[in-house]
Amino acid sequence: MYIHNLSLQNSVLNTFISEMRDLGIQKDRMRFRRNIERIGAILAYEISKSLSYKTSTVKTPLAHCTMDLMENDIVLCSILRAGVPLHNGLLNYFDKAENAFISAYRHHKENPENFEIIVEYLACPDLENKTLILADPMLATGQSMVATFEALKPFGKPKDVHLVSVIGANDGVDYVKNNFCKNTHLWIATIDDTLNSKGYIVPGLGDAGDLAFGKKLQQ
Ligand SMILES: O=P(O)(O)OC[C@H]1O[C@H](OP(=O)(O)OP(=O)(O)O)[C@H](O)[C@@H]1O
Ligand SMILES: O=c1cc[nH]c(=O)[nH]1
Ligand SMILES: [Mg+2]
Repeated sequence: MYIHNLSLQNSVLNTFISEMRDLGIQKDRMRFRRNIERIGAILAYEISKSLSYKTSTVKTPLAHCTMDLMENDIVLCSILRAGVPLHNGLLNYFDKAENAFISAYRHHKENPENFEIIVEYLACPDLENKTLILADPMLATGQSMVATFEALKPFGKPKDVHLVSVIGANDGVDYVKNNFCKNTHLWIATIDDTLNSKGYIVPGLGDAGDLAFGKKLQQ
């Protein structure tokens, strides 16, 4: 797997991540969502440098101009709920992408340490020979990404796969590395060291879905 950890280079991206982590600032849900969107746009720009391009001619009012333009074969798939603002940020740059949505949530069994990933809702176009971008802001254990990819298999074999996340944990990065093809790309804003016993990223930022949209009742 090709891992692109963008926080290794100093940029304004780190300001957005620090605001998302900050206990005071993250109470502002609109700013939290907006920061995920802004990071989505930055990651889209970075991904765009690795995609395929074809030469095309544009007619200006004065002459013709030949430019290399990105091929439009992208399917953008996001994991609900927290994936929604990340999806919007990516879609700001990949504006012609087809779109897929999937629900994957942690169902806690008898205790908070014990959960399974439930996939319920899935809407997806044909993936055969397309560029699949799979987005979720949190890559904790990596189980949601892997369960999602498994659920997408009946929709066709993409020609390449790009995973997109905001904060990952080393364990989750290792898990996706072991469960996706070697030529998969992971584009991630930053990677933290550990997970706690409940599967939360430490230092992380807390529950991204709740911070973006409000607390939900446990099922
Ligand atoms: O890497 P994993 O261990 O699978 O954890 C990451 C998942 O956890 C969060 O979703 P959550 O279940 O909290 O759902 P939500 O977005 O509805 O809050 C997050 O948005 C990821 O989907
Ligand atoms: O730290 C984590 C782990 C999973 N999901 C989150 O929203 N946060
Ligand atoms: Mg959540």
